[in-house]
Amino acid sequence: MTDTSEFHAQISQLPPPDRTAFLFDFDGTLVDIAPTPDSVVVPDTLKASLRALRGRVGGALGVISGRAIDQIDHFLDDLPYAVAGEHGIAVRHAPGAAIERADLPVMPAAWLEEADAVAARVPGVLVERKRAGFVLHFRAVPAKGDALRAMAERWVGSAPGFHIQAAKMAWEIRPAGVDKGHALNAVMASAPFAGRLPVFVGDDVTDDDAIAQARALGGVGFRLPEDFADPTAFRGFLARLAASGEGASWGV
Ligand SMILES: O=P(O)(O)OC[C@H]1O[C@H](O[C@H]2O[C@H](CO)[C@@H](O)[C@H](O)[C@H]2O)[C@H](O)[C@@H](O)[C@@H]1O
Repeated sequence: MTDTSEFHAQISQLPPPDRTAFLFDFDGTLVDIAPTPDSVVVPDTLKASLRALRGRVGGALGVISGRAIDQIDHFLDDLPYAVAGEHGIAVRHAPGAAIERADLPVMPAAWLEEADAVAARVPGVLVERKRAGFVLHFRAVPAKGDALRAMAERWVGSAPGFHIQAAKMAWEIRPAGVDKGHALNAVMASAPFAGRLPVFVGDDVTDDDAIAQARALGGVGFRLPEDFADPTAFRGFLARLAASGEGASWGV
């Protein structure tokens, strides 16, 4: 939990509730990093905070994640109004709406086949599939990180239009051209986000594009661990914010 002066310094940077749109990264921001993608835990207290905050900002609360949208649905159900997945390649503007996908090059199938073969051979290497690409996870075998990176560099060096997204103990191979800054812009263009100021919070290199874009639009970008020590601290902030002030004020 942030102390009172830090909390007030943070909320004093926020636009008033009727002008705020919240957009949050998922892994490492809303939830703690876990040994595998499937094993993250979403505390009930976080769900309660997100529900309350979504009400305070007229529904304008979304998630911008590297994960596929169905993964965010699995963990958060319909709590976020809008969800952008795969680092902005897929965007769903409202619960139940169609998913818009960026028109990007299709990845050579041979790359995924080679990745699967490596994962079958090397215990601890995990391949996470997404529609436009895949992630090579090595959290369970950190010593394999360099070799996996070299393999991924060989792939992307052989075909233009793809790049390696550095992640936490993982390399993601995906089409280039869309990032979380594009995702933030896309979400902010529709109701109930349009006309509000984005407050984006993230923790990783992929989030820096959205932080920069939130600031470029006149909003706020916070980053972990610089602004919140870890997801526990950030969840504490959200819980306190949800309970703070009323109507047109956050309580400052
Ligand atoms: O943009 P995010 O919502 O932060 O998603 C980024 C990636 O997060 C996931 O991987 C990371 O978190 C896992 C669970 O804590 C962890 O096991 C893994 O080592 C991390 O790299 C997710 O699996 C990826 O698809 C996301 O791109």
